[in-house]
Amino acid sequence: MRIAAVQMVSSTSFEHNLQRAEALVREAAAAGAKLVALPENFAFMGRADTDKFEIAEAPGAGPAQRLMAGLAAELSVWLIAGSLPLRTGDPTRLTNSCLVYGPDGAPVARYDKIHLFRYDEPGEGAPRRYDEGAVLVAGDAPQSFLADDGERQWRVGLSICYDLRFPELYRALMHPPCELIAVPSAFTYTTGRAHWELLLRARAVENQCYVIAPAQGGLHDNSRRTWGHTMIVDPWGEVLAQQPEQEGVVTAVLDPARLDEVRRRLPCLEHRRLR
Ligand SMILES: NC(=O)CCC(=O)C(=O)O
Repeated sequence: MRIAAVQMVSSTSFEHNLQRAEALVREAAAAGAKLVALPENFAFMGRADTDKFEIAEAPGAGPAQRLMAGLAAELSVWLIAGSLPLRTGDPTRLTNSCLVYGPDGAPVARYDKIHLFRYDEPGEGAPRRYDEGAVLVAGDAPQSFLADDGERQWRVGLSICYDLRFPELYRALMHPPCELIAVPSAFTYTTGRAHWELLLRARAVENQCYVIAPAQGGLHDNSRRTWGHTMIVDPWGEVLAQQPEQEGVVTAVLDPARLDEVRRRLPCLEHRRLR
């Protein structure tokens, strides 16, 4: 199955971001992808965390969710809609949610980001604080779904950005083992430069699975800079495709023989002693 990871430089304009997401998903499908993944916060990168309330949608309703469901159905793709802020029962709290649509446009999975990012970014003057916990409520359950490519099913595990730093989440996604892990992201420039590729390849190697990591990458109109380097990694830790900066689509093919070979030759998932 060909898969595609979309890189964006989302802005403070919700409408513009939806237009760009649509164009890039269409480009991915035209390149033959049967599974397409968008980055974290694809629909909006605000100036402050509280800006997310302006565009947050109720679960199952709203223009971003309608667009995603419609595109999945029209293009007949599995669509991992990076992440969107969703409303909760508490008007002061949102979730950062990854929604997945099947090729018929039906919703097939929802994952709420479990680990909420907090970071004091160094720079000139006072550190710039990222603090998702100020407006978000954390999810508490790992989620996966089965994507059928017509020949076989792929179990796809979901995670979002900062989750990448918590290997126990990915271990939880190995019961039963996922074959592909999605990490829609918006890593900061400074943390991404230091850790992004290292962490993605480590998660691929330790779990012997493909990793698809669509990212935000560039200078945003909120003056933040993200690292980008959208990547697809294979179960041996090899980088199959990457987009360093700016918008774009990268693709790679999931090869069942490659996955089976890596797991058969070095059966370390079966050698786990601590569960
Ligand atoms: N949006 C995020 O979760 C950012 C995570 C990040 O940059 C990191 O270094 O971790």
